[in-house]
Amino acid sequence: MSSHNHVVSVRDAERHFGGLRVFTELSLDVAAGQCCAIVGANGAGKSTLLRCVIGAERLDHGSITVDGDPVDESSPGFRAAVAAVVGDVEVFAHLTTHEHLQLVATAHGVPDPYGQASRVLEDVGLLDAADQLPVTMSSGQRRRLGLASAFVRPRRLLVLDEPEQHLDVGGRTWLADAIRDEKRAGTTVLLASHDAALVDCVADLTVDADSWR
Ligand SMILES: Nc1ncnc2c1ncn2[C@@H]1O[C@H](COP(=O)(O)OP(=O)(O)OP(=O)(O)O)[C@@H](O)[C@H]1O
Repeated sequence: MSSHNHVVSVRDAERHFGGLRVFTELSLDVAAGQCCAIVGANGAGKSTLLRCVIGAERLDHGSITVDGDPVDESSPGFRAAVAAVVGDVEVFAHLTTHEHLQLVATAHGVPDPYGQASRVLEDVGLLDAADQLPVTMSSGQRRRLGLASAFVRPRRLLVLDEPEQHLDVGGRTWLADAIRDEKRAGTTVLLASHDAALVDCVADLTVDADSWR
């Protein structure tokens, strides 16, 4: 099938580090509004694949397209389409939570950055931390801020690497609801996770990274 019908298409992908072949001959398609979950043991290669999808790493062989175009993290169209929470969110030390989100919203041309930042802070349960600086936040709050940074901006594809990390029980329930809302809005979600309950709740397609080697 043509990669055109899919938001994400991975074709015959290979990535290796020296003699370590993380994956080879890997192909994968995810349609609009669908969630693909990558599961598997520590070191299986989940993050490596996600980093290749967002353009933070290059494949050694094969191709990845987003909306039919090759991954190019410096292209304005690609950056507008792809929101990622991979690793810790990078923030300015001197900006509050609310200011950080306003900055991201402004950079992505959101019409009412102040209002949008407030709405998303409420959605992710961070209103109480709106005026805090990053250094004063807990690890779970930082995780929520990372997710908020993706939710505050437009997106066609949401890439989440172990988004459940550091979240409390309420946070995990919220996360599952948020991913379901994303799908309903037509956003494609690519998720790496160790949380089987989350994957069960949200995934239309599950890929087992343990089978890559
Ligand atoms: N830059 C690198 N140089 C060398 N080896 C690397 C590099 N990045 C990743 N690896 C190796 O590639 C393999 C896959 O790592 P990756 O981080 O993708 O796994 P993962 O499935 O995301 O694991 P986890 O569940 O622990 O997050 C691991 O064996 C890792 O050590």
